[in-house]
Amino acid sequence: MRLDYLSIFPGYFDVLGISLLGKAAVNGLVDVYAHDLRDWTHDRHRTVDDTPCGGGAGMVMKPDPWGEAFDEIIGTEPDPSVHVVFPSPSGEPFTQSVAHDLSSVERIVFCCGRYEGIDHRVIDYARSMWTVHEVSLGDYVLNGGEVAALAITEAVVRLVPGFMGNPQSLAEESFSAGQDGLLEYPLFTRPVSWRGLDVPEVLMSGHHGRIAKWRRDESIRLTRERRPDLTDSDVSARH
Ligand SMILES: Nc1cc(-c2ccc3ccn(Cc4ccccn4)c3c2)[nH]n1
Repeated sequence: MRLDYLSIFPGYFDVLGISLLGKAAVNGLVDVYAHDLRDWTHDRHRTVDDTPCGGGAGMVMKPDPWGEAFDEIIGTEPDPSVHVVFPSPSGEPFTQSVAHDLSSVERIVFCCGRYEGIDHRVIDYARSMWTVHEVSLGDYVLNGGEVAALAITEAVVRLVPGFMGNPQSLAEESFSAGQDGLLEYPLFTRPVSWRGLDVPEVLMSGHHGRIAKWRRDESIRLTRERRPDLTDSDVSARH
């Protein structure tokens, strides 16, 4: 998997050389390339923004540098196998399902906007050439797309076959298909007693059936308490 990042702050992506992602890069599972959008400007101030047409606060990213960067980094021929991700507060929700879909593609290009956003024609052009995902991480506003791109990267790469040492752990976590859309149950490890707080006895019983029931009940309880949006009537009935 090749990952490209287009940003006026390419240094954000230096962290991708650390930890598991670093190992994945070393063993050739992922190839990471960060690019400075200003390398595709031609004025002495390396300008990437301008005032919004129609007025309004803030600045908008000019389309020209993006188009020239696309030509050099991706190419000038349409190729639906290339997935271009635009993090955006007005994007579709980024979910585990989207992460799963992206984990099997060969190439992802992250376009990290700043200011108030990117000239919309850049997204329209990208849609005419490649497979585009305009995605939001959640209902809050960041200062740019870089942090979102890092989060999306981690969610996607950890699902790439061969990346995680223990793929079974993927199957058991929140939002994975096996969890029926429920939140993960509380986790405990040794010591059994810590600062007057004990591990639930059932988890030390060795009774796998009771443990499985306790975990399911906890997942249902937590999901109902914290994420009623995840518990549709069918799920509630089933649980
Ligand atoms: N889930 C998300 C995604 C973002 C995001 C992604 C890309 C950009 C490019 C610029 N900004 C700042 C900005 C501020 C005000 C209105 C619009 N955008 C971004 C924010 N925030 N929250």
